[in-house]
Order: sequence, then structure tokens, then C-alpha cells
Amino acid sequence: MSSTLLKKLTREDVEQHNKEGDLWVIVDAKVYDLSRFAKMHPGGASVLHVKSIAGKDATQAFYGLHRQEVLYRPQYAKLQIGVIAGEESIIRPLGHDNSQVPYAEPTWLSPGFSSPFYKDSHKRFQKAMRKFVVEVVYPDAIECEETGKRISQEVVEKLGEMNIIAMRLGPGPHLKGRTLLGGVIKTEEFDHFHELIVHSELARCGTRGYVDGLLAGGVIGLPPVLNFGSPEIQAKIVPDVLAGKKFISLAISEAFAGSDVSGMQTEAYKDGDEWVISGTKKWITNGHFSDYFTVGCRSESGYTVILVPRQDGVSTKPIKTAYSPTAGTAYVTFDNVRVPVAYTLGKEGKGMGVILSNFNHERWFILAMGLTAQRLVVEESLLFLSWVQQRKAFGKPLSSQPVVRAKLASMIARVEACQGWLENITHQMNNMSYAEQSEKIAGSIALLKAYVTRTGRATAEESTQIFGGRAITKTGMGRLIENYHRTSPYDSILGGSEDVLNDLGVRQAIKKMPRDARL
Ligand code: HEM
Repeated sequence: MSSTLLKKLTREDVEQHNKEGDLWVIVDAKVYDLSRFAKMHPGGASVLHVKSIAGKDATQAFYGLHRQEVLYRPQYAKLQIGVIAGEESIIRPLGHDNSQVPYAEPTWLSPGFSSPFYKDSHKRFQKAMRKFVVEVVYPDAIECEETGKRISQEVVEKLGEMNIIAMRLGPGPHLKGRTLLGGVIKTEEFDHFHELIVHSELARCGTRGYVDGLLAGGVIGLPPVLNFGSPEIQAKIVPDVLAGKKFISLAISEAFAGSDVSGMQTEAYKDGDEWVISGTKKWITNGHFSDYFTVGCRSESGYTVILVPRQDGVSTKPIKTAYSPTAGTAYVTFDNVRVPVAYTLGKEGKGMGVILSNFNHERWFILAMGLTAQRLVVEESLLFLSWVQQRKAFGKPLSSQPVVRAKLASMIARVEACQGWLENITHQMNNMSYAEQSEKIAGSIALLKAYVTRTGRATAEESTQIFGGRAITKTGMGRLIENYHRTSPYDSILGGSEDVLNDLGVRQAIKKMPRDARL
């Protein structure tokens, strides 16, 4: 209900309603009638009937025990019957505008800070993207995360309409002629910083399973088609995938081969002008609802990547992961599946090049999303700490305990340091060809991804200590921390595990050591 239509009440009016069956409270200058709700209140009726709450201003008690989003849920929003005359609400809704909490946003989004990387087009774009995510994606994320259902087709189509599916693949010819985010920027302006904004804003949902369900499979499955597929295959597949009408996933990893992709055993042999493919793939993001699979195979001439449409002989079964089934993570089997040789992506026997060339972008976007999720944890922890300042633990407000402040210091420093490196790498991506990126920054991307995920787990641990028991429940105040603690290890595996990436980064550095350098 708009606040102009709500009754204007005084604090004295509210005080009259202070007993069982006739119970009002004030939260942030808004008046709620809890008379009938009290019996259904998840925190129990008795806590609402105590003298300091019934008929009183319960703002402090409320925000000490609930996330503000509780009040936006339709079933609770309708409990509001009025506002206090002459008073304004002061609690700023979380999520809509850029956060004012220190370190909650990268500095370029904080008032008074400047950046060499972001221009006006990035600012306009970020604003529009945040609005889109808050209004369209976030409600679906919360719902799917709870129900385990895959992303709703309505949201997928809106993502397609706004060309967000296409933008997640980065700048390139696939954006030609498309109107980006309703025309907020010109197509030729779109660069990797705009793309970084797309990934980061989506990651702000704080729902890791859904974020993968948000067609992450296509972000890694479609580039080999775009970069190595024939024009005929591209014409057949790309428009539908970018419009959200069809789904694609990358099917490389196997129970036999994870980060060491060279161990894969799925086989393809030629029979006339067809490939016959047999084998299994594991941990395939979005695989359960994909129409196409970009499949890494062993063939007579070496590794070959082949596009496989869903058909008889292809079966997918969901894998029970620690995060929500909304990601559609699947075990995929190919049983003598036949596809035309024309569906080969890149040259026969040169599949390893196709697979490796895809990795840099994959690792870059995973680390960008992981870093945003980590930043959200910093924001939540700071917000929580300002709340627990009210409360005393062992005789002192929690924030006055140096051990708690030390945890936050490490959390903040890690996020900001990683952001600086990420923006540097992104700037290089804007100024290098894809081949140059593989040659020059594959090592840095690998090292930064490993560093972001390792520090992410430290942040998960520290924030869990700050939130205490609330960090281990899937609902309520620590909801986001619980999700992050449970799911942050994912990023340390997807796209290459930490040990493998660290090793890759250092091996690349050693390979490039100048011959004439000496101590
Ligand atoms: C507009 C009024 C209120 C609504 C709609 C509401 C709703 C809820 C909901 C949905 C929960 C479940 C946890 C969550 O999702 O966050 C909850 C828990 C709780 N509520 Fe309320 N509540 C209201 C007012 C209050 C007030 C004024 C108090 C004051 C003492 C209170 C005390 C509690 C407690 C102690 C819990 C359990 C918290 C926990 O498990 O950590 N609630 N409430």
C-alpha cells in the first residue's frame, strides 16, 4: 500500500493496542497490526507480548532478529496498517541503490572515488543492470534456491530480451545489431568492464546454486561454437541460445578426469560422415536441462570437441550437490550417439586447443562472481557488527573486541586487493586479442582465481565466527553467510582446482623467464 493511503497514527494511538488479540507495534516509523499474526509468528507469540514490545517501538528488537526483507514479503507487508505522523522511515532498503556501507561496493561505485577504468557508459550500465537484477532476477533466485527448481523461463526470456545472455560471453561479433539492456549503452561501447558489471551484478543475488543455474553452462558451452563452429552450425544454434529458447552446456569433465582434462575417456569414432560418441560426463552445470552439449572427446587423431544435440542415446541425471538443484548439475551419458562430422568444433584432433582457449574467460568470470559474493559477505558482516554493537558479548559490544575487528580487517583487505588485480586483468583483456590473452595473462587469471577462492574460504570461516549460530541456518539473519560458507568451495574447483591453477600460474612464469636473467 502506498504510504499516502496509510493511516497517520500517533505513538499514543499505538500504545493502546498492547495485549493479546489487539497488538500493534512500530518498526521504523511504520505501524504493524500483529493481533492475528502473533499466533503464527515464527519466533513465537510470547516475544511479541512483552511490555517493551507490545504497543511500543520495536525497531531495534526487530532489526536485531530479522533481515529487513522479511517486511517486504507480501504476507508480512500487508500487516502494515499505518505510519507514525510526522516521522520518516530511516532504514534504507538493501540492494536497490548502491550500498553506502564501506567496502560494500568496489570503489568506483562509491561517492567521491574515481577510477581510470570506468567511464560514464559503465555507470549508466551498472545502474540499469542493478535495477534489472533487483526487480527481475533476485525474486526468482530466492524462490528457486528454496524450491530447487531451475530458473523460470519468464526470467530467461527477459535475460534474452535484454541481451544479457549474449553480453555474458563478452564483447564480440555475437553482439552486432543487438540492443543492450534496453539501449542504455551502444553496442560498440561494450567492453570487458561492462561484462564484468553483468557478472558482478548477477552475483549480488547471493544465491550460489541459482547463479550457476542462471545459464552459466552457456557462458562456457557456447564460446567454442562461436569461435570454432561452422557458420551453418552457428546460424542453427546461436540465435536460439542467446534468446533463451534453447540451452547449452560444456561437457568436458568426467569421473575419470576433472581438472586434468587430458584424462577424459569419452570416445568418438567416425562412421562415414558421422561421429559416433560414447562415454560419460560429470558435474555438468545446466546439463540436466540442456538441449546441446559441447563435448570433449578422444578420437583417433587426438582430442576433438563436438557439438551434440540432445537426442536418443543422450541421457542426463541430476547430481545431488551441496548447493541447490536449481543449477541443473548433471551426470551425462552418451550411448552410441550419432552427430554429423560437420558438428566438429575446431579441427579434428585439435580439441585441446579449443578446450584450453575457453578456460581463461571461464576462470575470469568465475573469479569475478566469486569476488562479488565475497564482498557481499563483507557488507553483511559490517551490517551485522553494527547491529551487535547494541548487544554485549562477555560484557562488551562485539565490535569493541579486537579479535572481531581483526577478522574484518583481513576480509576487507583481501576483497580490495583482489578487486585491484581483477580490474588490472580486465583492462589487459580489453587491450589484447584472445590469442594474446592466452599467451600473456592466462597465468595471472589462474593465480588470481586460485587466490580469490582460497581467500573466499577464509572469509567464509571468519564471517561464520562473527555471525555465530545464525551462520548455520538457511533462513533468517545469517542466510547469506550460510549459503556462502556452504558453496564457496565450489568456485575453488570449477574451471580448474586451486592446486592446478597455482601450478599453472607459476609454470607459465618459469617458462617466460628471460634467459639472460641472473641473481
Ligand atoms: C512486523 C512484525 C514481524 C514479522 C513480520 C516477523 C516475522 C518473523 C519471521 C518471518 C521470522 C522467522 C525468521 C526470519 O525469516 O527472519 C521471525 C523470527 C523471530 N522473530 Fe519476528 N517478526 C516480527 C516482529 C518481531 C518482533 C517485534 C520481535 C521482538 C522480540 C520478534 C522476534 C522474533 C524472534 C525472537 C524470532 C526468532 C529469531 C531466530 O530464530 O533467530 N519478531 N519473525
